Amino acid sequence: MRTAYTSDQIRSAELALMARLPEGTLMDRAATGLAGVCAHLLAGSRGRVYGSRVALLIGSGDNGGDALYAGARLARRGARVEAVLAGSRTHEGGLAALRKAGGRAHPYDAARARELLADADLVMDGLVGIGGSGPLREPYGTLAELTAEAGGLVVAVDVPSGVDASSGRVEGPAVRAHLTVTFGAYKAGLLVDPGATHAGAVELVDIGLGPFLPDPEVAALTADDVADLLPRPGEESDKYRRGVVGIAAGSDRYTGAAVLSVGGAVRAGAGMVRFASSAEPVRLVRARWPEAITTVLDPSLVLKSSLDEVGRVQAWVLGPGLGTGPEAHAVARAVLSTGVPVLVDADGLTLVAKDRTLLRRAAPTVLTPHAGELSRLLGVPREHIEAGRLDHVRRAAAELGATVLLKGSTTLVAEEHRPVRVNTTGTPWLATGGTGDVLSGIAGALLAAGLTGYDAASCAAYVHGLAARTAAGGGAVGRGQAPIAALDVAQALPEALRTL
Ligand SMILES: NC(=O)C1=CN([C@@H]2O[C@H](COP(=O)(O)OP(=O)(O)OC[C@H]3O[C@@H](n4cnc5c(N)ncnc54)[C@H](OP(=O)(O)O)[C@@H]3O)[C@@H](O)[C@H]2O)[C@@H](O)CC1
Ligand SMILES: [K+]
Repeated sequence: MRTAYTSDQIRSAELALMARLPEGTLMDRAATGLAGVCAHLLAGSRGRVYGSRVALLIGSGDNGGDALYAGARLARRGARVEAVLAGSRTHEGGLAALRKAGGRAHPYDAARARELLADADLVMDGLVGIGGSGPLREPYGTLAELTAEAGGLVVAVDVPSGVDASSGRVEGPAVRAHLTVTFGAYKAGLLVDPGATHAGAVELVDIGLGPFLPDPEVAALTADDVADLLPRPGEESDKYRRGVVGIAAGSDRYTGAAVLSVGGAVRAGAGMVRFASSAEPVRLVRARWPEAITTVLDPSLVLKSSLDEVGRVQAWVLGPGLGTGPEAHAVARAVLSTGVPVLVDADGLTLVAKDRTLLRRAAPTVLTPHAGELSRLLGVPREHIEAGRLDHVRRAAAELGATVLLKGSTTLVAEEHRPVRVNTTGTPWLATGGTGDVLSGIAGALLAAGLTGYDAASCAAYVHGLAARTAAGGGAVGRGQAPIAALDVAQALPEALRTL
């Protein structure tokens, strides 16, 4: 499990550790690690550190201090290091070290800074770290924007300046780094978008904080964690013990969502899928997934909240393509009044946004909105959700009394009193119609197998992202990967699951 923390959590751990060590030890550890990573990058891109050009962007705090000491180390190895001093003051020890090692420092000047950045093989962003708050003030904002024009690699020190270390919020100009070298522990804002995108790859330098860290604010499952959590059939298993998932999805108007959701459940290893809907989606699901047991719902029974005709299920998926009219509302009420876990997606979310009483239930509920759907659920503008995904997913879980999986470039799973789980798999190609329906089926199958809402949602997100990468092909988005369709993701599930 990769764990991540807020700035306050990191600060208190640092204080506890610092009290046991001679002054300057932690900064020395941080700067040594940072210089090592930068030297490695320069050796990779230029063949050697000697003679390379390094530009340092230096703010007034210890983040600038780290960059100055690291710059001094690179200067001692023959790099031409030049620092732009942008703060009202500068870390004295760091500046003296840089000068002593032969590096140079200049007060901020926009034209000169632009030239330095354009010429540098590597730019180190030491403007602000965990001490930053609010949008970057000038001249930091301009410098952050100039890094976009930098000719070489951009390395953020601890946190990309302009990214809120605790939440990943970005409220103005912010550095977009190729790599962030972070100290002691991951900051939550490095794993959550938009911060995660600005951070690029993240490399952790151990400075000995481990024993002093509290429970994390954010966590990311690794492949091993997911492999341990995923249900596997034993000798005794039969289809009922492996989990029967009911899927109430699709309508005569929207049929595809039903086929995709059932596909996700079948391929994710449900013991059995019971599909309940109107005639047309039932016909299509039967044609595509003969494994599913189907029921054409009798509207008069549904109105009485009866799903008896469907048979027993251990968990329900409600909503993809369901529609939002009175009949869909009756189906939602019937499903949500059962005593089993229910995953609510798509149209199901629109229905519960209009009628929150549907969520008053004792059994676990998992909601899987994207930012637009969460905006309707919370009555908060979508842009606010996008800018503060971590805060809003946490708030939704508390306010709605449910496990909430917020879809997006980094998918988050929140449940009250638990760290928010951030998903690390996926590919930008996943942003295509119908992939969410496949995810609902995967999560439903895992819920039916007995995983908690929190584990089912986070494992489903992981497996779904892995299958998408498998379907898109190896390599990076620009090279090696191809566009995918939602059904490809469902079809790639077995291959992805075999690797876990
Ligand atoms: N503690 C430790 O043990 C270790 C800490 N380490 C390192 O220290 C870093 C934290 O250092 P820190 O506390 O000095 O804060 P830091 O991030 O440099 O910036 C604070 C200053 O920035 C400014 N500022 C703030 N917001 C701003 C804005 N929006 N726009 C513009 N300016 C803004 C504000 O300055 P002012 O405006 O007052 O001039 C404020 O005083 C940490 O990230 C890690 O790199 C490592 O060495 C390992 C050991
Ligand atoms: K920084």
